[in-house]
Amino acid sequence: MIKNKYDLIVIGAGSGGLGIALGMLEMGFKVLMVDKSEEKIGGECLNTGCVPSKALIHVANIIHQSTKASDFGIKSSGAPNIHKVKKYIESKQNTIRRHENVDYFREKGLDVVIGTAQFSSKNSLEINNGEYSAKNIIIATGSKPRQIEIEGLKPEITFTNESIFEIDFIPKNFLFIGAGPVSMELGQAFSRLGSKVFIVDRGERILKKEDPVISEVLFKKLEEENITFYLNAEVEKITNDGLAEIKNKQGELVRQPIDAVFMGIGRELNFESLQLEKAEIKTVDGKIVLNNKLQTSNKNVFVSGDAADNFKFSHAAEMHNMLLLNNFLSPFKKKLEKDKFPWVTFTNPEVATFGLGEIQLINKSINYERLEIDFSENDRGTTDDFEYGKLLLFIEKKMFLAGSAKILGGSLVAPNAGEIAQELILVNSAGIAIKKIMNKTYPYPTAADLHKKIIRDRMVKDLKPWMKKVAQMLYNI
Ligand SMILES: Cc1cc2nc3c(=O)[nH]c(=O)nc-3n(C[C@H](O)[C@H](O)[C@H](O)COP(=O)(O)OP(=O)(O)OC[C@H]3O[C@@H](n4cnc5c(N)ncnc54)[C@H](O)[C@@H]3O)c2cc1C
Ligand SMILES: NC(=O)c1ccc[n+]([C@@H]2O[C@H](COP(=O)([O-])OP(=O)(O)OC[C@H]3O[C@@H](n4cnc5c(N)ncnc54)[C@H](O)[C@@H]3O)[C@@H](O)[C@H]2O)c1
Repeated sequence: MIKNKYDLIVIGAGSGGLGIALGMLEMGFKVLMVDKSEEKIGGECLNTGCVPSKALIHVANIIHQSTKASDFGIKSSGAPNIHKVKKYIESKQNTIRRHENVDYFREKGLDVVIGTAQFSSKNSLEINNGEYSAKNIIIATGSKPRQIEIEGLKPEITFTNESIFEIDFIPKNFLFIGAGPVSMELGQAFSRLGSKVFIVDRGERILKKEDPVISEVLFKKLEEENITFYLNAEVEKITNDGLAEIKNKQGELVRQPIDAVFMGIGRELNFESLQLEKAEIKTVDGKIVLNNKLQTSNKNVFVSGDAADNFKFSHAAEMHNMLLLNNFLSPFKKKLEKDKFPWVTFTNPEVATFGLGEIQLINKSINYERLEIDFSENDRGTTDDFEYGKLLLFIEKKMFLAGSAKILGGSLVAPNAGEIAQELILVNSAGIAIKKIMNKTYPYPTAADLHKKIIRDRMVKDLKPWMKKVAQMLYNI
């Protein structure tokens, strides 16, 4: 057995592994990255997550827009060709693979081993019968889709995000289980490709991590697009004649014909193959015990990405990697900051959320004010037909007119909400006071102008009669 000594070994070449491996390489360290196969390089995001889903959504939106053109006298005809849709998705993945592949990384000086890693001691791993050791090791092994067994459900018509981008037909009746971001994005996309989509969730509303007023706006838009929801419900079984039996909490039963079933019911961690006990890494209920610096009970082993089990997003992995890089290289150690985290659900309209939500604010006993405004108060919302959109902000409860209050969190539901929200995300993460928004001139007509309007409207409410009198006196001098 050969012993290879590294400064850092990273297990997993997804969003969690790539950033830290390349960051440390750039700083001149000897780094090894391991993944199970060459096809897995780029991880879930590139292969079965963010990239193919966003490419699919792009195609579905074009098809949807083409149907809208008939309102203005242009008629489109024909049915989407799934093979052409898949070709588009693959071409976009291949473009990104140009800078996410084994040869590219090796040329850059990164050592890459293809194989399954398992710990053999506190600072070493066994991969393909070889032994590799390092000062520090990062576990970036991701997560996988949770699945449940349903009586009568045939595997050949059951999909998760790991298989859906290989589908070679557009299901006529497509049942989605779970109403989280995965099913919302993919359910709407398939509906726009022509499937009749049914979504079943055992909870009482869609996107349960969002504020109810925000998820309600999306819910109504999706219902308008002919997506059928069964909430507070579960799929009991699939009958021999291909009907899904869906039962709600009141015991009412509905039977729906189905041609395909998608499971978007959350994620699972699986560390079994890693043999964590050999490295003295503690777990509780299948999760790795971590401190606020993403460090395990073995002080030389850290976790990044979905495996850390806090936020499961590609940019959460980036946040983890920034923290790890800082803490490896700087004497000023940082802790994981969860209170300013943003995310976007790429439905149409999109949902963008950042910072603290109302439940967190209450739990933290923070004095806040809740402000809401609709895009009917924004001229771009009117010209571009999204007056139904909504902006929700949580702002420090302070004297508004002073302008020193800070935005603690918020949410937006509107087309392109992910882009519109960027300045709010900056204001929140950098702790910028609301007067900076008031002092900014927003080009007309932009959707982000609503950020200024919501604050201005609230400031005006604080105007006292004596203030108006002083203003009038000054004017008349
Ligand atoms: C449909 C869908 C859409 C999504 N869209 C978005 C989005 O738009 N924006 C966003 O921010 N997030 C999105 N996400 C979430 C995002 O994809 C994940 O949070 C992210 O990819 C996780 O990265 P990771 O590196 O932690 O894990 P992964 O990308 O899963 O990488 C883990 C890697 O570790 C390897 N591995 C595991 N065990 C071993 C071992 N023992 N030895 C060697 N290698 C091993 C695996 O092969 C894998 O390549 C989406 C997820 C889904 C399912
Ligand atoms: N745009 C993005 O950034 C994006 C997109 C997709 C996924 N993601 C990431 O992936 C993660 C996983 O997403 P997800 O949608 O799979 O999970 P989720 O946990 O967010 O939602 C799962 C839903 O399934 C429901 N559910 C669970 N078991 C059920 C059952 N037996 N019957 C009916 N309903 C059931 C739950 O009530 C919940 O509403 C997200 O939390 C997010 O971090 C991000």
